[in-house]
Amino acid sequence: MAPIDGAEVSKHNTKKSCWIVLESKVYDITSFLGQHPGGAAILLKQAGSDATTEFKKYHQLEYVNDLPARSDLGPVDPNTLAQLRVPKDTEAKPASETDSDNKIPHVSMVISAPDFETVAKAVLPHKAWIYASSSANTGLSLRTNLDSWPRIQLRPRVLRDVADVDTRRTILGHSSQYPFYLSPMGTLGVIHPEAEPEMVRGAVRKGAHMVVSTASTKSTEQIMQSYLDEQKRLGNASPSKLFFQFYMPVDKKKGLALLGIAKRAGYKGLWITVDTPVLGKRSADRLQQAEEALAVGMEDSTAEWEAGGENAFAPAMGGRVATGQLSPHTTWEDLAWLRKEWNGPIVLKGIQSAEDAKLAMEYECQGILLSNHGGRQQHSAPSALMTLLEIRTYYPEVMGKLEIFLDGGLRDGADVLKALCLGATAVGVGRPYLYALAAYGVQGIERCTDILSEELAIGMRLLGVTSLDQLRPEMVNATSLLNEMWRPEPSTIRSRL
Ligand code: HEM
Ligand SMILES: Cc1cc2nc3c(=O)[nH]c(=O)nc-3n(C[C@H](O)[C@H](O)[C@H](O)COP(=O)(O)O)c2cc1C
Repeated sequence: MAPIDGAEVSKHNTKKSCWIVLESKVYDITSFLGQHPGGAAILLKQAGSDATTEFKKYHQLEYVNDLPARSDLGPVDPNTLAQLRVPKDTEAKPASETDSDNKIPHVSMVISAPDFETVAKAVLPHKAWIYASSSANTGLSLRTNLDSWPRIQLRPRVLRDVADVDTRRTILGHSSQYPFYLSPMGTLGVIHPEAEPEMVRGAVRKGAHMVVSTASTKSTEQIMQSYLDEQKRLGNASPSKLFFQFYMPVDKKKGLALLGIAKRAGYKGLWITVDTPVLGKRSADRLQQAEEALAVGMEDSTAEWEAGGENAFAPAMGGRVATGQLSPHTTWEDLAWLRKEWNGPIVLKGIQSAEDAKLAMEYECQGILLSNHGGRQQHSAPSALMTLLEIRTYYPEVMGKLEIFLDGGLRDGADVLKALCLGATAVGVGRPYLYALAAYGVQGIERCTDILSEELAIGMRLLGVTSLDQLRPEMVNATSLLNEMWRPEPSTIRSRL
């Protein structure tokens, strides 16, 4: 094929004829505009230009194989690149309106985990900020998460020798320096150019475990490679381990293939996300996408938002319905074949009731993660602490039988103690790490870990314990949450009697 002139490519910049350049090749994506799960607007913005840099923030190059047949028009003439269209960068402006350079404090000035959020807002492009910070519907579930931790108080004991404290915890058989780990979060390529590997490097340096998302920007193998490289650099001295978070796709064959990749790559456990049969309503993302569509003269395809259809897409960048990414059909019975394919431990991520915790025990899972997905899925969902209290009250036999993890809204290392007093194994931390990555890259991940770990160690000393196995339920006052805990309606109790 003869090379195509950049000036020619630049002319195809409308929805009637839309060409883009990816890795020096020209693609006609006109017929794909309406099918793109990320929406037509983001593609139209790149029309007539070299979209490689933007594309790589979201996708691996193999994605071009999914384009309709004959989309590949041939190579672009390398001498004419200067004539390609240059898209208006509507995203350059950080989410906060201020000059970000003057706003970024030295990393040592970040004293508490929530400080990362302020810096991230100053540095992230508006769209990436929306993706990271958004939550479902009116934001109620997110607020419930944040509000739940302060509602439990610690009951310190004094005059105990607390000079030496040990914060280590074993998670699914693997010792970690801390009773907290890095939660799985998708599409980190829009948060930091090095994406997930940058986060992994920080986790390894600090000896923390991390759960890697199915919806990662980099491939499952690339992420494991970054882990192995960092371990090698440190003489394999870090106790850090990687686990794999799994979204069940509609196509079982695709699911099996992904499991095989994760297994061969050496991930230590499978965290199956079960709170996402359909995508939650991400209000802020929708607004942002509607604005983006209007900016390129479209009224956006609202039909794409219908929930509960055959296929839903994993909550990557704002999440739109896409073919087959996430199965609404999955049931407890699917655990049988998943278990056959995965011989390591299985954790169900997104348990929100005591009844489902008990079912997970009966289906012989190794762990459950009490979570409402950082408030991004169900509107008016319970906090993880509330679900933990329910389990303790109605099915106490689950405690000690399964490893129990919590996540959502944890912003202070000392709060981890509350969950552990009530029988949790460990707590997941999401957005604080994501914001730390956005603001400072690997240094941020290290700093965030140090902050949480120091708060945890101080909290232990002030509580009067020197190791995590000394934590007991009577060391917390959970009365406020217990008063609001779900109770069966009286008629149900009578009918049982
Ligand atoms: C040209 C071939 C492309 C193909 C085949 C493609 C395919 C896809 C697919 C399958 C998804 C669903 C999520 C996933 O699997 O990651 C997606 C989402 C997305 N794509 Fe593309 N894409 C292409 C180009 C681009 C380009 C050039 C950009 C940016 C300039 C882009 C930005 C996005 C974004 C932001 C999402 C997230 C959508 C959301 O969750 O709302 N894509 N794309
Ligand atoms: C930007 C973002 C992306 C996420 N992506 C995923 C994902 O791909 N898979 C998943 O199981 N959970 C995902 N989650 C949920 C987190 O794993 C975790 O449950 C939640 O962030 C914990 O709440 P926190 O952010 O308040 O700590 C995501 C959360 C955020 C904020």
